Amino acid sequence: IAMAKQSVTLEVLSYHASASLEDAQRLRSLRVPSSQHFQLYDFKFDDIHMDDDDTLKACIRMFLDLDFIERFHIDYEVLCRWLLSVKKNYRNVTYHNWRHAFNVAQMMFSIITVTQWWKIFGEIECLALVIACLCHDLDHRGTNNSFQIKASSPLARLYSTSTMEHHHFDQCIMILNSQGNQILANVSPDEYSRIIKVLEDAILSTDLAVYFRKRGAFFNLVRTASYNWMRDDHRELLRGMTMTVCDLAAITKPWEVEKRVAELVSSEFFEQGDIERQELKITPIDIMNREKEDQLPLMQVGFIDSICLPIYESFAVLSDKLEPLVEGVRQNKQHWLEIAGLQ
Ligand SMILES: CCCOc1ccc(S(=O)(=O)N2CCN(C)CC2)cc1-c1nc(CC)cc(=O)[nH]1
Ligand SMILES: [Zn+2]
Repeated sequence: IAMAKQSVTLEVLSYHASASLEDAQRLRSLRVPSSQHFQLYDFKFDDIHMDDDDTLKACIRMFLDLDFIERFHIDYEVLCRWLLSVKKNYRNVTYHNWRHAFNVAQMMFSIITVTQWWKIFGEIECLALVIACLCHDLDHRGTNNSFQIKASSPLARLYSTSTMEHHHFDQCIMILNSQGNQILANVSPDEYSRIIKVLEDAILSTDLAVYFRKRGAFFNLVRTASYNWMRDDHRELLRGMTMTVCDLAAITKPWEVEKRVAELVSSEFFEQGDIERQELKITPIDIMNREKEDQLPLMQVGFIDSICLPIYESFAVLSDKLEPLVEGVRQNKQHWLEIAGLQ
């Protein structure tokens, strides 16, 4: 088994691309506009009009405004190279690409700033959360965990649970350890191990199976107002739920954004369904079955009711600054109901 693991590990994990020095020096020379210019504090943020350079400059702006560069003595050119390497290790898939990761990071930035939860998490945990958002879907192939098992992909042989999320974390660590990309080179060993532990937990929390398993405890804490953010276990729960809130945040956006993103999500699902039908010779589940495309609006309503509303309502109870998020989910539910002909 160990040998098999070893060979699979090398075969699967050895691939990663580091950005070139020239690219990093070019990015380093660019001027970085303000958060105001990028509207990075806005829950309605939309990246559609940004080019790739803009997204990278916006990431640098987030690191600057959260004071990460000073506090963790991050070498500026190394930060540029690390961002380029992270972006380079997202594949050109329909939904789970760099733009998704970038949007998740912007939502994290706006939530921790607008709610002032950066005071609850502290700098170490905030840095880990922002890195986690940018890296949480690294090297995604546009197929989900159950596909890895069905296709007995090398990744499924490595990780039997949260298969993709373990791979995303591995890729994140590999880039952080790569020559010229070591943005954590100047933190103390204690801070480094703390950042990595929070980082792993945050990335693994983006598996919806983990969200389902842990959300009951979280809802109880919020409902009974018995949370104590000085407790590590309560804060860990809040970090994991915040990752889910950021990962699914397209559902909170203005209808034009949600409609566009849902189109990308369903296209990627249907692409997986096509592979399952053609190569695995199995009938895909409804959400991945092109032949059931007409059920999509109703599926979105189910997604909103069972997965989204509970967590965004709970977050609006925690901080009234987050009410615009649950408001956005309610409005999008109306739109999906109208399209389904039920409103
Ligand atoms: C838009 C195309 C249809 O999209 C969906 C269809 C059904 C469900 S579901 O809640 O029933 N459920 C989720 C858990 N799976 C294991 C089983 C299926 C969710 C989505 C959906 N997911 C995301 C997150 C990637 C984003 C998004 O916008 N919509
Ligand atoms: Zn994601």
